[in-house]
Amino acid sequence: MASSSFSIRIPCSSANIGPGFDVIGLALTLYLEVHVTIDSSPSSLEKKHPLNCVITYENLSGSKEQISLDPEVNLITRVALYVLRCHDQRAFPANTHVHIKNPIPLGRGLGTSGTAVVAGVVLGNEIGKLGLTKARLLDYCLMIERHPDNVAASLFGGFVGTYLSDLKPEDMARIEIPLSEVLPEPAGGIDTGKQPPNPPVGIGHCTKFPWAKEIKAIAIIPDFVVPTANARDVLPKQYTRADVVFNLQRVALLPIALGASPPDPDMIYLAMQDRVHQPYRQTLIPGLLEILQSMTPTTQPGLLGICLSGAGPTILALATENFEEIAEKITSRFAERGIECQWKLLELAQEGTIVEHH
Ligand SMILES: Nc1ncnc2c1ncn2[C@@H]1O[C@H](COP(=O)(O)OP(=O)(O)OP(=O)(O)O)[C@@H](O)[C@H]1O
Ligand SMILES: N[C@@H](CCO)C(=O)O
Repeated sequence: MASSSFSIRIPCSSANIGPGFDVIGLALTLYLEVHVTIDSSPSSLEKKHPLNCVITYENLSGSKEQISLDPEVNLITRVALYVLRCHDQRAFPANTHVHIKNPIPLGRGLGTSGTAVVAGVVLGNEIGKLGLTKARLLDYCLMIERHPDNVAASLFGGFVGTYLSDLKPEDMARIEIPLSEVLPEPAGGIDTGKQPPNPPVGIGHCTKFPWAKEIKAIAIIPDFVVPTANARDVLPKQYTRADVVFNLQRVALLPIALGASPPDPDMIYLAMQDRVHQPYRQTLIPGLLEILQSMTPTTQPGLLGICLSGAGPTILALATENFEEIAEKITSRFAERGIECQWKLLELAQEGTIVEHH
């Protein structure tokens, strides 16, 4: 066989949806694509890179951020190598070409790191012919991105609720090892031949909720990056009982509210309120709370609810109509603060990650 090729398509995600911090995720119809070619014809067998891999990148996101094309640094290929090395495979097959097409703006709260982690785990599974189940792929993803809401939505698709298992102490120790040991950086640099730690089985789980067909998602994407790590650093370590109960009351309503057809705007608006992460993240996102409070289903027909998407700065408005009007009102609030935005009308991506062999 001279060459083989396959592609992986991964939907982006919006995590939290108000009160569901680190729990709820939505897969949305904007897709990272990874096209892989392995050319094993004799003429192309000379080694070009110690890891046998060349990366090319098409930035289709409308924003300027770039990713590393070095397979020892790029998140997708580092993750794939982690999975391969857990299975005694040290490099990619000779002449592997990974072409990444990315229309999702990086670091904006649309789960790009989650899509890259899922892409890497699935890439490792395909290249190594490992035959891992989706549940096992999730374990590998969770060794790298420790909050399950983005990766589970991107892997399984749909509107999901996720949780981490209450693991035995020895398994907790295995998932709490520093990320640098799971993903040595650079990936090839400290290849001592040592086996990286395998994930415990069943670290995390995901359940799909029904989704009312009328509901669409408007993503208003400001032109600045909020790295997720920074947005997690501003959160408190402890919460008052009142704030925890406030979120529990709303998160219990959220799956029912977003699954009921026709949707009840007042119930959805209430079910999307949060006191656990949004109030603290306004220090990173100018005007966040004012924007979130700037419209309700009563003042804006068609609106169902509004929240920060993931760790931000993207705002997610769920709506049934008047999409452009809603997007423009939110965009103009950011414009008053000198911040430009692009916006996209997206739908729920029911199917998760798909692999196609050519
Ligand atoms: N396609 C990709 N290939 C390689 N690396 C990527 C890719 N997509 C994202 N990354 C890495 O992930 C980083 C962004 O991750 P971060 O968690 O900060 O934001 P996000 O995932 O877009 O937002 P959120 O987690 O709030 O939804 C990028 O800066 C880049 O390092
Ligand atoms: N639940 C995570 C999602 C990050 O996309 C957070 O809000 O930090």
